[in-house]
Amino acid sequence: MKPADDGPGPALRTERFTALREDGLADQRLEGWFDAMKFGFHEGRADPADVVQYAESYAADARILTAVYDDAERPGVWDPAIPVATYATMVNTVNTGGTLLPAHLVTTVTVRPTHRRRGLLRRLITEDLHRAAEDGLALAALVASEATIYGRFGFGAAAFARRVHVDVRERFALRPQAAAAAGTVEVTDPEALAVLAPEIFARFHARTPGSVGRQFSYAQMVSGRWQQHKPEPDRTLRAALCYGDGGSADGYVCYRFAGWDSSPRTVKVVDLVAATPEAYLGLWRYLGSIDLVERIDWPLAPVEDPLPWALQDPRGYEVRHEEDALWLRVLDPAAALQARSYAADGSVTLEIIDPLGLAAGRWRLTAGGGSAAVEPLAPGAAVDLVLGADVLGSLYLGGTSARTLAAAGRLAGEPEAVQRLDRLMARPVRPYCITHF
Ligand SMILES: CC(=O)SCCNC(=O)CCNC(=O)[C@H](O)C(C)(C)COP(=O)(O)OP(=O)(O)OC[C@H]1O[C@@H](n2cnc3c(N)ncnc32)[C@H](O)[C@@H]1OP(=O)(O)O
Repeated sequence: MKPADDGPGPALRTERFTALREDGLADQRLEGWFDAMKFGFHEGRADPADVVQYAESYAADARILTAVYDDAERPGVWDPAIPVATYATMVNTVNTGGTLLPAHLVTTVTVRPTHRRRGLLRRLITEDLHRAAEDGLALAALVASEATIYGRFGFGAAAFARRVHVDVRERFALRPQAAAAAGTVEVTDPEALAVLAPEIFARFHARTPGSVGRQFSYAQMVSGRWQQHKPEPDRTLRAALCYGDGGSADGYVCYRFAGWDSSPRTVKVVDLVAATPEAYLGLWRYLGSIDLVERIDWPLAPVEDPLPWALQDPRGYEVRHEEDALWLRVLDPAAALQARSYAADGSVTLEIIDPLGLAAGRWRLTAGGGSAAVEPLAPGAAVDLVLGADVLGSLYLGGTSARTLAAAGRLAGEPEAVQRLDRLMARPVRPYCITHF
């Protein structure tokens, strides 16, 4: 791809490219792009030897990379081939609780400290979201480094997860009914997960509203082929598989010991994916049976976790904190709202305020028989509720209720209309996302 356009400063130049060129070789801009991205996230410098593997992984994801270069000439300045801003996107599916909807995933956004707060991110994301909408994508998604950045661009926190510490000393035991239901676990060579993890995840993804499809590197990391920040084998990783009655692999966990100096002695879960409730219980029974360990630390437990209800002593399950795991941005309200399911029949009219213009307008949502039709209304039409695009993102998966958002002053309308919207959008389970992208 050719340079897209000039940046806001006179010497800024923006380029979009893919990781692999048409001839199959890594794009020569990728190494600098990695260096900039790693600088932005406070990681060590990129090793040029790694770039080929990352290029193949990014190509498998069909990522589009954006780089902003500062061409101003100053003696001794860091290599001008290293961009001052990075940005990347790829398409993967979000389980909307109705379908697996292709969504525009935004990732690896960095702006160099010397160039921050000049509107670089604003320009990149505004142009990019318009392009994604023109490409016909109804939803954009990201995982946010800070909760204060993306609301202004129409993203709302849509799914949450908990960091939990589970005490696995003698007090850890499943209740008899849970123990009877739990699947059988066997230790595995993590390498087996290179093939099995994507299969198990696909089943989890299909049954879990809020889940986002995973990028190529996940299978590399959970199988120990790659370390988190380097495409080299990770020999500290351990793994176990859980089997269903018919012998199918229904869940896996990979984890590492935090070291003999950890106090209490801790195992950190790297990834835990269960395609069935029985596999979830089986994996936890296994984690609770690892000797010489006192605590399991897992940062991505579901908000509605069956585990404490399955434990003899639920006070051994400690919630350390709860945090947004997924942010959503509706690009096309009609397409997005028609792509989810509805709990009740009825109708509500909405005005969506969107400074970026993408979702702005007035809409009637009419739900019936589990699905909905969404039609645009005339600009001056009376509406029941007024909300921002970011609020729509938070409501979309049912992770937060309209009642809560109205109480926070984020949604305006009569209480009866707020209740009506909640009745339509209600979900039996909270959305859950264990994909970090
Ligand atoms: C999906 C992801 O990749 S999440 C990772 C995001 N990246 C990081 O956290 C890495 C470290 N931070 C950075 O690289 C940069 O500070 C960025 C990317 C967060 C922001 O880039 P900038 O170019 O400085 O943002 P820009 O100048 O376009 O600011 C746009 C608006 O966002 C606001 N803003 C930007 N960053 C922040 C922040 N961290 N907290 C609060 N507000 C912010 C600005 O004040 C501005 O507000 P306004 O236009 O409404 O007045």
